[in-house]
Amino acid sequence: MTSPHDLFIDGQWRPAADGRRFPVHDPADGSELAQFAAATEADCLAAVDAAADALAGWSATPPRQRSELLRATFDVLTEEREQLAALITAENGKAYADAIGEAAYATEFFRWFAEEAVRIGGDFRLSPSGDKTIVVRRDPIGVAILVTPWNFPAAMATRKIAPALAAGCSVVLKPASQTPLTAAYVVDVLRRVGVPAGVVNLVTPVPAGPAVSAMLHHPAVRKLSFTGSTEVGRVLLHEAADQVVSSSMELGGNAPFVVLPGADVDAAVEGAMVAKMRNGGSACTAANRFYVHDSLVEEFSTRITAAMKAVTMGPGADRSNDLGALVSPEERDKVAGLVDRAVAEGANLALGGETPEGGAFYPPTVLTDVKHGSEINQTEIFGPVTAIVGFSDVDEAVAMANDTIYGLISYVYGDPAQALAVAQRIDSGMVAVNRGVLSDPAAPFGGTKQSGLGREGSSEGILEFLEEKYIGIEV
Ligand SMILES: O=CCCC(=O)O
Repeated sequence: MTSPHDLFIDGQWRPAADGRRFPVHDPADGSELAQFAAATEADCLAAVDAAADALAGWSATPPRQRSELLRATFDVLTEEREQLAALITAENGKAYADAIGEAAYATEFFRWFAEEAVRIGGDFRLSPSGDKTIVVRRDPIGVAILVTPWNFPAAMATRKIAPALAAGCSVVLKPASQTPLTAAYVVDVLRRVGVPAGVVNLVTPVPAGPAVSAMLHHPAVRKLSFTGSTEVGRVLLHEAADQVVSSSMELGGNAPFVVLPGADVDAAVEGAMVAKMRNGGSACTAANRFYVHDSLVEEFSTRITAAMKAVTMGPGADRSNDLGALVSPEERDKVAGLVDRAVAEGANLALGGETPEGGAFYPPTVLTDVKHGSEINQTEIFGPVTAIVGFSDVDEAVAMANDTIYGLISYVYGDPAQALAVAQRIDSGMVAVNRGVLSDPAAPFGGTKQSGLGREGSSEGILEFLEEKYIGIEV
């Protein structure tokens, strides 16, 4: 389980210009895993310069060759998935089962986009007046800044790097400061398979804000792809506006999980456990608000409480644990504060709710009789907390599901025809019908409203890194 602890600029691992470093911790016990290079603003701008210098060569590299490098990355990461998973667990704290799942998910983006790299289309048509031939090419948009979060430190990086490289863009990756080791591992695999110097660069500025702003004001930068909170996304959109940098934003969620009258409660609880507990609840896709029809709410609450009670919590590296630590004591305290205030407002604590000693752990927790519109109902929890609200009619459930600034993902359980009808009325970029998980490199991931702009994965994902060029030819 090794990974570089330095910046990667122009094909070289190197320390920060001023030699500064910052600690990376294991959230399970607070021990220090590494001292990682803290990039200066000058390092970040040097990384953009390197990406700008590499752009022409990479964009002119035949798509088949780009594709083969992505495929080689897929092969190496598949071979080394256990090492990658161990690193994810060590610095993020998640359970090993979640980490190995993430390693497979992350790796798959390289295979998917290796296949897309050789399918970049365009258009060729006669103008309606017949005066010219319209040719539409799709060219790489240019240098891309990729800013990724700590909750899926491998998958959120590969979901951006793979389409960018497939499109012919060069990139500067800025991973979260809590989880740089996983990102460095992935970047080193790209180096090992032979991706040319300067095409992929990695910087870890601390604090990040001023350096990311400086990169977004570099004239060579044409693309920003960000995954993280809506709050930070909004700031980055303002920064990107100065140079009119194209921006893809995968932001926060507040996913409703609707259980319709007549739903199969066993299936709903099984799906709810996946939708809630995948990644220990630290996912933008995590079910956040459970709206359960009054006729089923008691049975659903009893069964999900039993299922949550059976979850074993402990260090993620111990493979017998289902639930690992949250990424930091600060994140744990945020979750605990939401639960404490919900209880103070009158929600019933059916399970959990007590912060254990030692490590950034928070136990599986169930709240019933939660009020729609309360703080916990309108905030992305990002932890293992199930907050249940009853409803009496389907129109009310749809209205409550839509009553949020977010629109990333929703879950609906019920008779398939009724569930599909409800899915069509919910305003979110993704809706899972009688399923607890949707994420798939082959499907378009993204949200409506303040959950984001653009789509990742699928054939749509590469379009975020391509720009159309119209060439008109005299007939
Ligand atoms: O947390 C955000 C991403 C989750 C996923 O890709 O499934």
